[in-house]
Amino acid sequence: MEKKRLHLIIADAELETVPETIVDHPAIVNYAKRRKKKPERVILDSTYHHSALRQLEDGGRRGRPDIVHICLLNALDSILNKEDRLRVYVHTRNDYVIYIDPTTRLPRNYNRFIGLMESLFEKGAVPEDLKLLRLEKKSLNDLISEIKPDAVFIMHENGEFMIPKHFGKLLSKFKRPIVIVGGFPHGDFRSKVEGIKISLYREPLMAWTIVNEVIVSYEWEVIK
Ligand SMILES: C[S@@+](CC[C@H](N)C(=O)[O-])C[C@H]1O[C@@H](n2cnc3c(N)ncnc32)[C@H](O)[C@@H]1O
Repeated sequence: MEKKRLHLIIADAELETVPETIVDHPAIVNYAKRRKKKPERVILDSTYHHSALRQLEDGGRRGRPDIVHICLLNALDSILNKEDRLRVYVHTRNDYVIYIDPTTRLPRNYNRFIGLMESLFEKGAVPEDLKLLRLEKKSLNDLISEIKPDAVFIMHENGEFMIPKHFGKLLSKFKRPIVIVGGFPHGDFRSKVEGIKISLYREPLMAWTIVNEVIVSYEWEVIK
C-alpha cells in the first residue's frame, strides 16, 4: 500500500538568474566580476543588486533566494522528511521547477547555496552524477497535475482560518495532499491555481514559518 506523503511546493519563488535587461547594470557587473562569474549566470539577490532591481517590474519582491534556502533547510531537516513522508518542490517566477531528492543535504552556508543554485541553472542537475537537484521548465499547474494529488491546499492569509493542529488533521485524511506556500516576500501568488485556501494565523507570516507549521502539524498526525 502506498505510504501517505505530503507534497510541499514552494511556489512562485523569487529565485532566478539575472534577467537579460539588467546584465549591464554596474551593481550586477561588479558583483559578477567579484565572484568570477558571467553576469547572466549569477542568481539575482536583492541584498546585493538592490539598485538594479529598481529597473525591473516587481523589483520590490524579486531576488529572494534566501526564502527558498531557509524553507528547504527546514523541510529537508524535518522529522517528516527523515521518515520519508515528505516531497518538496520549488516552483519559480519564470516557471522552472526544482525537484529535490529527499536525501539531499543542502549547504547550510548561504553563499554555498547560491553557488549550488547557479550550477543548477547552468547544468540542469546537480551534482551531475547523482542528480539530487533537477531543474525543469514547468508551470505550477503542470507540476500539480504530474503529482496527481487527492487534495490541493493553498496557504493564504485570506483563506479559511484553521489552527495548525486542525489543518494537520485535515491533511492526514488524504494520501497525496499538495500544500502550496508562496516563496515570495510581499504580495500574492502570480500563478493561478485551483485549491482550498487556508489561513493558519490572523496575520501574514514568513514562508518558512508556514512551512514549519504545516510540516509539524502533519507529522503529529501521521507519525505515531
Ligand atoms: C511572506 S508571505 C507572502 C506575502 C504576504 N502576502 C504579504 O504581503 O505580507 C509568504 C507565504 O506564506 C504563506 N502565508 C503567510 N502568512 C500566512 C497565513 N497567515 N496563513 C497561511 N499562509 C500564510 C502564504 O503561502 C504566502 O504566500
